[in-house]
Amino acid sequence: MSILPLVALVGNPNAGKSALFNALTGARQKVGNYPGVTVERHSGRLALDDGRPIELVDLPGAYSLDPSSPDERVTRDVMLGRQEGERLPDAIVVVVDASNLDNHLRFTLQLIALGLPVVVALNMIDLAARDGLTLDAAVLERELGVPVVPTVAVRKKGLEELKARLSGIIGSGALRVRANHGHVDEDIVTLQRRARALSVKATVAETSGRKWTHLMDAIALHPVSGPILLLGLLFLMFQAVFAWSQAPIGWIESLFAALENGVTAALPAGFVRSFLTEGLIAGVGAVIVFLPQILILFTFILVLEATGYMVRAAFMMDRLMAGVGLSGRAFIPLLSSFACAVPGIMATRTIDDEKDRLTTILIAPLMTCSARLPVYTLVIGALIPNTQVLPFVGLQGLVMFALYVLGIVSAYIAALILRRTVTAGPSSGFMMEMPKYQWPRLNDVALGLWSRALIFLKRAGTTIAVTVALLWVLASYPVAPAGVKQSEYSVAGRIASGIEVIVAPIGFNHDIALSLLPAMAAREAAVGAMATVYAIDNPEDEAGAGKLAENLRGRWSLPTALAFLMWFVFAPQCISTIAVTRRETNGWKWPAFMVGYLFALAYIAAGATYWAAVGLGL
Ligand SMILES: Nc1nc2c(ncn2[C@@H]2O[C@H](COP(=O)(O)OP(=O)(O)OP(=O)(O)O)[C@@H](O)[C@H]2O)c(=O)[nH]1
Ligand SMILES: [Mg+2]
Repeated sequence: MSILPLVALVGNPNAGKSALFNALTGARQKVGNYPGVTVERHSGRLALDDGRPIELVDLPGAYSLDPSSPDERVTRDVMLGRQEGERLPDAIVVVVDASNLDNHLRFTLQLIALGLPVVVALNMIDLAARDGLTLDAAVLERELGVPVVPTVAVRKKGLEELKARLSGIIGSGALRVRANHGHVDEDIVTLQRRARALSVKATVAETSGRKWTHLMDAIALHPVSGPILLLGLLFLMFQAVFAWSQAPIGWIESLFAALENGVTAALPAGFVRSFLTEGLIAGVGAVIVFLPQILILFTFILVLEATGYMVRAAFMMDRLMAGVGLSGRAFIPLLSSFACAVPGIMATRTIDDEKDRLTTILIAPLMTCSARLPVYTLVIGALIPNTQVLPFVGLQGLVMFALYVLGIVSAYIAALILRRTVTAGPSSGFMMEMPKYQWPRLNDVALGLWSRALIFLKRAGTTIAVTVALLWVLASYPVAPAGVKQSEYSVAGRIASGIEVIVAPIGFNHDIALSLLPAMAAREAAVGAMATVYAIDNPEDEAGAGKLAENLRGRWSLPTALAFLMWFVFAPQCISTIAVTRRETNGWKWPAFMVGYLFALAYIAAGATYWAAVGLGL
């Protein structure tokens, strides 16, 4: 028996390859296995329109030639003639979903560049028509330079033409020229842009929703306007966090001041009253005033997600990510880490490659989580002058933005180094479908905000309240004799003096040393801790961030404040993050490594900043 010409069905998942395979081969199918992997091999026979028999294989769906799963690896290896148990196909049928053309053409372009004879099956045209989309296959054929046949696999439409076009390209005797070895020299954003341009050309009519999506992507994915838009959005977000939050912060402050006055009036002076006012109300209140800023931050993240823009941002970031050996898939976990590293680290489960995933986990704490926001805001608000640098650009917002950027840049460098040392390995590909843009649903955003607010308030009411209360007791006793500061004489003060020995060389004062331990429970507890300590030192003060900032201005120098901010960019001060890392990596090795390298970074960065600032005479 002679060997039949081999034709492979390739395409994105759910394009309809198997449906087409079944329609073409009917009952003449065989299921086997590729050697060494658990990927099934489906093959079958059929006769072309001229009667010539061929063998057809149905390959696993893939998003690109950079595999990120064993299935995708088989598909890539078959395409390159490297798969054990399969010969290089004599031709391929690229199956694309007509209603999702931009996404599917990306892979098609990669496949055509391989140089094998290709026929494109423009499948699911029935669904496209239902969506109000009319495509011109002839235009696509001209632009791609390969035959394009409209099909509806499930209704066996277009099969005869598909077979006719196949026989036209198989065994014509011409030598096959392999263009290259699997890589189109183009990154994913460029490919996406070309795919989009093609699909726009081939589109005769479409609904206004699709038109809008194309128009907006022309801007959002443009090589110049795309990054500018992304940076602009991020910048707007941080300015908003400062500018829009002032009024509600004022309301919360007055609420807590009123609460404190009420308790002071209702209770006689003594342990209980001091505990409630100086301990709980001062400490918890100092954290809760940041609720408006956290909600503004989340509003931005939720709205960008709901509109479909986030995936575009991931696409834009993929090139940057690939530069350090991470996949674009790492973008979503890292982005979630801006809210909190715990869900971010859990979201890395979508990354198949172990080394990729581990690297993402190790750098996730460098993304500025919302718990750092209270600390940044307090210190920036107290010690960075509120001057206008440019119209609409304040210095405070700029410093905040710089801290976020610093976290991102450090994560980038850390990944670069980790991927060449402890987590070295080949990098995997990127998969993601581009959704349509849509208006965010107000209900969904409101619901998301509500649950974030509850989580934050619950933290303030439990972890932070307990930490602050404990600190109050430790900071209140033993009572200092006249002339000695309570914050230094107390048990907490003495522990802090011990810590101060280690952190004094990097410019930290006694207040900071005291706040570092409660900050391990939750970063924002550092703020609550300071509020409590200052309240104990100055019992006549009213509660509120205003007073706290005033105290900071009196007790901290600018170099100390800058060093403290640097510390918070890097220090792994969060027990929950360490715990979730242990769970996700099954052991103590990686969390220990993470804590070690981040504390070392924090210490060096804070020290360098302090001494540089002192040297500059700030
Ligand atoms: N309406 C319509 N549905 C189709 C068409 N082709 C396939 N489908 C349906 O689309 C779904 C996915 O089709 P499959 O053939 O399993 O897709 P696949 O490309 O083999 O997907 P993977 O094996 O996951 O890569 C199935 O529910 C099919 O019935 C089509 O032309 N029109
Ligand atoms: Mg299939």
